[in-house]
Amino acid sequence: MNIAKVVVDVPASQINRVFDYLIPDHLTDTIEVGMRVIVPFGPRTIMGYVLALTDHSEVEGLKPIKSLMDIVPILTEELIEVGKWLANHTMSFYISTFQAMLPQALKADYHKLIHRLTIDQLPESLERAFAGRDYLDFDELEASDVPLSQFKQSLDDGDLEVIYQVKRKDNIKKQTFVKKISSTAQLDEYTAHLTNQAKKQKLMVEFLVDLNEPILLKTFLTKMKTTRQTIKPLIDHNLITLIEEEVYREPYDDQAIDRTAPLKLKDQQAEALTAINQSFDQQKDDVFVLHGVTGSGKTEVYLQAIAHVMNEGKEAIVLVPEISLTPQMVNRFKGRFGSDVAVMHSALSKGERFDEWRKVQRKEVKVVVGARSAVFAPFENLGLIIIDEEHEASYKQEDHPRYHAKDVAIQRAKHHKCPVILGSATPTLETYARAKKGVYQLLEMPDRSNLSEMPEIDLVDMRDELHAGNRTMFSRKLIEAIKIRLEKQEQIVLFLNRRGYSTFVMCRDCGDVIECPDCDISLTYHRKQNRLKCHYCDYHEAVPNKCPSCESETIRYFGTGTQKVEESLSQLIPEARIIRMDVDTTQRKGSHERLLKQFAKKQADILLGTQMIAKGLDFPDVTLVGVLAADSLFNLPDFRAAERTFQLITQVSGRAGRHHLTGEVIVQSYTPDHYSIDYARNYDYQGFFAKEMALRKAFQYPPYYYLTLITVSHPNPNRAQEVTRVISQLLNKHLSNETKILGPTPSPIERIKNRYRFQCMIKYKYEPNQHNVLARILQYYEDMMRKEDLLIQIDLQPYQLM
Ligand SMILES: Nc1ncnc2c1ncn2[C@@H]1O[C@H](COP(=O)(O)OP(=O)(O)OP(=O)(O)O)[C@@H](O)[C@H]1O
Ligand SMILES: [Zn+2]
Ligand SMILES: [Zn+2]
Repeated sequence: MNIAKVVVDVPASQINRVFDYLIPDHLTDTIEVGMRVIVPFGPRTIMGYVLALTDHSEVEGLKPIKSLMDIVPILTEELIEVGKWLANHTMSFYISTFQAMLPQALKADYHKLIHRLTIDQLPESLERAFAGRDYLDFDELEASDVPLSQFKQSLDDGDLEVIYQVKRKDNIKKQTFVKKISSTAQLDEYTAHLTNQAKKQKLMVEFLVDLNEPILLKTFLTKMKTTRQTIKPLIDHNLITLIEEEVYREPYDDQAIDRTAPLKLKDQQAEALTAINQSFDQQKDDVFVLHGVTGSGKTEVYLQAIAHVMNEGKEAIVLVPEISLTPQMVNRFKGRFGSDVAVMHSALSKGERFDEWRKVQRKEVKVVVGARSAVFAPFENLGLIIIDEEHEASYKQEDHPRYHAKDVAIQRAKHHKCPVILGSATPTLETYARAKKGVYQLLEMPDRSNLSEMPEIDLVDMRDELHAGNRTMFSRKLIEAIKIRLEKQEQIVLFLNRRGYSTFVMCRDCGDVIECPDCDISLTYHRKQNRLKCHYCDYHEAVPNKCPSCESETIRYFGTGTQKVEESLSQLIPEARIIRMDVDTTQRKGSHERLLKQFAKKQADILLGTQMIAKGLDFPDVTLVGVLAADSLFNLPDFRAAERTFQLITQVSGRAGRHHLTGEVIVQSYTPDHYSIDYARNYDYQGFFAKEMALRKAFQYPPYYYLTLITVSHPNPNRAQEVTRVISQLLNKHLSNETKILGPTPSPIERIKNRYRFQCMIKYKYEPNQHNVLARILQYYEDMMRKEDLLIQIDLQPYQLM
């Protein structure tokens, strides 16, 4: 094989295919499918992935590969197939898809350098820029006063050349170790020649006698209370040597985590486990929907299913939503399987993530627990894929490639002939409908594992509060309940849904709301920095003293941000110790963990937060959960609003009374009659499912219909609208008659970063032609997208309709 088929690192549709390269002789024995290579591409040098090796090519005059970036493949053959499928399935570029499958650290960095080829005098400005050096950074040249024409002339004259460098980012951490290379006899002899003053030397030798494995130099020096200087004689006498060894950046201290043994399963758990194990044993690619109420012990089923798979020498992937990947969750898996577990999520540093990924690649672990992208863990003997809280929207990636982890999991399971578990107390309608139809296998766990009742959910109509003169955001009932918990020294979780409600600034005289100048969205007030910020772009400004439109000084803050809730709560109940968890208090690495630990240690009474606290938390002393504004999702343009509200109330309620103490939930709402709140309150998933399915059918939404959202954006609103109109027409013409095309309409957020946005939506039941038609449309607009800053985004199965 002397030809490699390579996908190169240029995300553009004309380049979205494989290119053939010659394999130079010195690489023929080492090159393998799935490795990264450095190749010439036009005038540049770029990174690429080898997808196949072959003997002949249709193309003449092939260029050779410059070098290899890997010594072992980083993409398995299976993942290459998954990548190709995924790129087609989501209409993304191959290169973007492969990069999404790998850790950040494996991306390439590019550098452009100018190399001086002549020793003769260059034009003056160039001489000044080079300042006696042979190489010059291209950035430096651009910042200098060298005229572009001058630079081009010197290039043409052959006095300069441009060099493209590919830099790797995957730096492997190395550390220095002390290694003993002498026998005890040799050590003894050395001590015999020491003077009495050489106490440190004697001490070190004593230590070395018992040393069997290399020890970290740093540890050695600390132990011996000495410096690097004093070990020099030992090295000079060939008693020890210093070696550099590769080490992992370990984000978790496995030793510090208590190991757990499997629990004796309750009947409902045992039944579920048997079905899953059987499917695994028979090498079936079944998809199980594990529908278990909060606290039913789903995690224990996962753990024992994984143990079964590991016993047969196979591997498992567990996906959990980013925000619930708390130390508590990690400990449950590490507690059972110790260092057989790698953890992958975005709170880890790039280096840590790379190291966790390498543990998988080197087959040093059997289990991966991670957020969405962990579904691509490069295991080769997969036996099980678990998606916990499968209803979470974060399993869908919102930029290229716009994939859903569930689809990838099912695709990989087909290849490995292994089962998938989709676990949730509130499965999505799509998932549950498939389970009812028998496409997926349904496993029900209706009881809590401690057999306690689900906590009582009380509804408070906030309109009544207002009528009774209570203008705070806390009902009298909730305040009363909080005070009782404080007396009993029990804990409280307060949940505020932040999407939909936030603090904006409004003028009381003219009603003007201060908006982002670049996006059609109001600015959010951030107390700590005393600034107004845009949540869609980086814009921020100081809080004005006067209304920008009428100059009145009656500027006020509205809405209920978590900061404001915290303040008014402190006023109402000054003795309460509150921990607030939201994007502001959890930005720094580790702060999420720290806050939860404080709460676990009962250093606070109330945990107040956003989505972040809705899932996965398990604190024995939490007996009261409050939902401050249950309906805040309804004012979003989203057909899933009712479903999300139902999920949220159910999940949050699940945090109360999980252990021996009974729990209570208080839900405050301005629309307490809404069916989603009513069903959630009665823990009636089946009732909600039936009602919501009927509505989805009537309004032609998933799971009865599929959706595709096309968003067009352009600096000029007319242009954006016009393109959307043409696209709608094309779709109408080329798709089947049963398919509906809605739009063009302005997007719910009409402008982001000064780009105007229009959308059209395809609603269809069966449309085998859709991919082709969309691909042709993209092709048609390709030139315009490049030349005039036009952007067309296609989202198959959209979750964010904004
Ligand atoms: N068979 C069992 N025997 C005793 N205790 C159990 C058993 N199974 C689970 N538990 C305990 O019950 C509690 C709830 O279990 P777990 O957290 O696994 O539930 P879950 O279904 O994952 O809940 P959620 O959806 O709320 O996250 C845990 O404290 C767990 O240790
Ligand atoms: Zn903005
Ligand atoms: Zn005003």
